[in-house]
Amino acid sequence: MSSVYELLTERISEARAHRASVLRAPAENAGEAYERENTAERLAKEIGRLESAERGLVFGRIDRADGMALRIGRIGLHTQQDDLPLLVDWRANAARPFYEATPVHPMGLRRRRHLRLEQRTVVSVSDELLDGSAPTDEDVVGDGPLTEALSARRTGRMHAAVATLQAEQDEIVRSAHRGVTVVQGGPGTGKTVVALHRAAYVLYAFPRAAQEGVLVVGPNARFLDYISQVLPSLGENDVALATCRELANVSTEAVDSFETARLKGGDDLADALAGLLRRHQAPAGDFTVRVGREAVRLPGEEVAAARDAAVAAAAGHNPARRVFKELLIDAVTDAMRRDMGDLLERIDAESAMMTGLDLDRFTGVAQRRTEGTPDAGPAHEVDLDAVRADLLDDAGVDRAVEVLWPRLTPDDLVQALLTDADALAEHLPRLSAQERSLLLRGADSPWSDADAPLLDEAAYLVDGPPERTYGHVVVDEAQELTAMQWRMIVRRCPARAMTLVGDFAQAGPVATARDWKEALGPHVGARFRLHHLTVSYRTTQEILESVRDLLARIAPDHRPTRSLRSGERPRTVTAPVDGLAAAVVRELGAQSTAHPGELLGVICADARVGELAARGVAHHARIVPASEARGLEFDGVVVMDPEEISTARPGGERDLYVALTRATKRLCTITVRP
Ligand SMILES: Nc1ncnc2c1ncn2[C@@H]1O[C@H](COP(=O)(O)OP(=O)(O)OP(=O)(O)O)[C@@H](O)[C@H]1O
Repeated sequence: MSSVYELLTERISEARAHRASVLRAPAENAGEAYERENTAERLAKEIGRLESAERGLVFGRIDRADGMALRIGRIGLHTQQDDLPLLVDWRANAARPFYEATPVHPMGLRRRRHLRLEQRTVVSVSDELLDGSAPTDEDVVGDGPLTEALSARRTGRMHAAVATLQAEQDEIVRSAHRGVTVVQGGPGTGKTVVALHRAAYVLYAFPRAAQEGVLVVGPNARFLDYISQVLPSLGENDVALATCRELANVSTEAVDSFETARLKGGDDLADALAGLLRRHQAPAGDFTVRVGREAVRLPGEEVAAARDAAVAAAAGHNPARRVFKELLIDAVTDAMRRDMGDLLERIDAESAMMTGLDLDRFTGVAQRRTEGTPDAGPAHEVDLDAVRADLLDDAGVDRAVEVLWPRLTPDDLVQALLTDADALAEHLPRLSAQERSLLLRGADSPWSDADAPLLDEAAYLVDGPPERTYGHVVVDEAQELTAMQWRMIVRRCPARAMTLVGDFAQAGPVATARDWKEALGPHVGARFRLHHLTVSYRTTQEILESVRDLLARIAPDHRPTRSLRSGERPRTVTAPVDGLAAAVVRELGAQSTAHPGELLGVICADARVGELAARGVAHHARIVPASEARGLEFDGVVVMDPEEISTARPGGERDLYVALTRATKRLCTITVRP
């Protein structure tokens, strides 16, 4: 092991020395200074990558039947002298048998070894013999590392599962499919694990996507915090983690009712915003502008033609406005040219009559267009290019254009829809009057999370596609997304290369789709690969059995998940309605005494959080409102008043299903005593 760590240390010091010398080197000019900054930044990232791989650097080894052995680790390390790497990156093809070999298909392996390191010392070893040979003194066949990983205490932060990825998970992580990969699986089947390891694999195996960046989208800040360590511990510090609100870059203070949030999530809002915007794009009428002493008028058809061409030529209302203005000015100068032509023809005819000469023979049309300002001299001396340039800068023209095609901000557009009952009625005819009244807002109200995708849609309509896009996008808890949120995510992934994981049985009340087809149809049709995960690594068999009836009610067509683990049977404690919080405190006290050091969570209806906090529950456990429990896990979970959770908001039974499946060891439910 020491040779691997020595090489890592050497690589880190080399990179540090290189960076220091780059920073010391004088830059002759701005170009060189820029180059120097870039190199220094790249080296800083490389140092970060090497340093963060240090913990648990090596976790596996495979011994082939022919005697060749490879060590598997978080990153790859090579020496210059040796052909074989000292350490193989877990994502490399050579590491594949570590994850995929089974006694039935040993893939040429004799032995698979799992190692656990603390600091730089091996603290446990566990071997599996795959070719049917008998163990020798060198083999340590014992309890599997998966069992060890699963029974470890939870810390409140997710850890990488790189050493113990299971075959059905690994197949998805390592898939060569570059389009849309969808993973459906029950609670605790490792969807988040797969999503994050997939992100790391994409960075390693698809350089183009890596260059364009990888984005991981999660449902809320609590969840992002929970998963935030995983990718850095795999040596990947460059993945962007964000919620939809953060992507839209909107600060939100208001909270919508679930009904309102759900309505705002429907994609007819996108049509409504687009329809309303068209009202601000030269809807009708002609255009008149003063050029010098003359007024030039363009008829409605010409204005409409300029509008259609502008919309086709530029993405976004404001960029298209520039094109529209230029096209209008072109049309104005064309009209002037035509008028001038008529005038000159009249002059030609009159002078020919008077003098018997053909003026064209002397001057030629081109020569008539000599230098001159629009309002100086007779029309045949006007330089139309100069007129055009002047008109582009002319404040009067801009004012006239502004009437037909006003500059807008995304806020203007959303406000124009949501603060105006008539606009709502006109553009959302399919909603009932009562539904529309839920959408109506005051002009000064703060924005809500459900407004963020509307503002993002409006930004797209008004200013064009987002500047920052990604080569691959990973979405966790994807069942939660509304149609409007899907639109904003897909906009950020022009290549449509995505990994989407979720469980529709756990969908919250705001989700607008019932299954993957409905969610993805508008964006990729049926072009996605669906995988199922079937084994739960969190929830015990006893807990899964206790929620079986609930699952059959909320998602009759979902296959039940099986668990690798068994544990205590879930318990129910009853208490009088005004004694529920006290019962929670007692239960937590008992659990923390009996199992010191374990991570406990209390999940309650959102409205109860304050009451539990006031009783000091946070000393023993994390208090989690049911609406934010998705994706989280604890050693022990106390669910307070399941009835209240399941009736607190629409689809509350799914919230309850989420709450009841968060424990790795112990579940206690506190219910009202009848
Ligand atoms: N291959 C594995 N090795 C070790 N631990 C694993 C493995 N797969 C999953 N786990 C553990 O099982 C737990 C559940 O995994 P994860 O959170 O990814 O499941 P999930 O399907 O996303 O759950 P949910 O549906 O509740 O969001 C986590 O603690 C995770 O670390």
